[in-house]
Amino acid sequence: MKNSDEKCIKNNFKNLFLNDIFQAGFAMSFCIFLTIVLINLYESVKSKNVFDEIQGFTGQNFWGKSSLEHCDTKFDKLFMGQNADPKLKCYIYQLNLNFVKVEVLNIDPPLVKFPQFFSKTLVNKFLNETEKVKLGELLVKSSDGPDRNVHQQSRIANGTFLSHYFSDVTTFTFNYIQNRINALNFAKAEDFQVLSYKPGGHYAPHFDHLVRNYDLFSKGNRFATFMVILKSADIGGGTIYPNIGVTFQPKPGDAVVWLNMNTDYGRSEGSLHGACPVVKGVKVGLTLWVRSHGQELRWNCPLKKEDPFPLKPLIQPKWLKKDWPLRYGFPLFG
Ligand SMILES: O=C(O)CCC(=O)C(=O)O
Ligand SMILES: [Fe+2]
Repeated sequence: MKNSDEKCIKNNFKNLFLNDIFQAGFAMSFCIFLTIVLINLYESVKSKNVFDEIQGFTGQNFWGKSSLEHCDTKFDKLFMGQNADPKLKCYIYQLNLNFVKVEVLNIDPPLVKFPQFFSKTLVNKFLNETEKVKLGELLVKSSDGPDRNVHQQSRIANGTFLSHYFSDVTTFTFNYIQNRINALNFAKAEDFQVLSYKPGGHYAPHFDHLVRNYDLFSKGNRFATFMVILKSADIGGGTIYPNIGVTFQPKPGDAVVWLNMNTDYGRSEGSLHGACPVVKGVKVGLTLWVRSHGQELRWNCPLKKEDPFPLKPLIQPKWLKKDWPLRYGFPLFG
């Protein structure tokens, strides 16, 4: 081989080698670039609040941005109120031969969840009942002028009121509730309110405690609210309590009870709550607003004026004995 040929082969080889390195480097940079793009895309989708998708729902301006963020539970951002005694988190009490599951969500004001409070059969029975009645647009109390109910974009929901003894099903349901929660005298509650929220339906944060009403003097204010969920939305539709940092993201049959009053019978700031917008599916709930007159015998006055209403009557204090819960032999539920 000639000297020049040898040189040529060497050069070619060098070129080929350099080419390979260049190509490999390019391919690697491209892979790294692609990975970075994909990671960023994933992160942006992951952190996207589902409520961004329905931005612009009617009445959104009644919501603070931070409250709305708490509505997004897609990534399990459920947040809890004051740290209750862990023993109070999940347990079962027995009342009138009924077993009731309890989960304390907040202490002051008392806010208690009753998981699977209605059986599936009762949920379906009541849903059938609601199909027989017409659900109209639900109104809210006007904030000024005479005492009247008006349309407001702060609440987009349909519903109706049914008296406790409207039918066999409502009568059964009323007794079912009273037989399981004896801290409240439900006979002093307003009629059942059926609530239905379609996509875009919501009820911006508000207090149930009334500013004025024709019957405040005779019946007292809304001492407590009971709500049971008959149908839960596919996305959205939780209930948030912005001032105490609690989100109630229900499954059908779950119930919740909270107090709207302080011991001076003024409104409890912690009771502020709102029904998050429904993004997908339909949410149906049933509420009872329990008035304060007639609750006195079940809620002894606190010894000190500044003490809050105690949680105990709602959660069956006899279960909180020293050797609870083994003594009663009932397991915690998960
Ligand atoms: O639907 C909800 O989650 C809350 C309903 C409510 O606040 C009410 O009816 O007063
Ligand atoms: Fe409310």
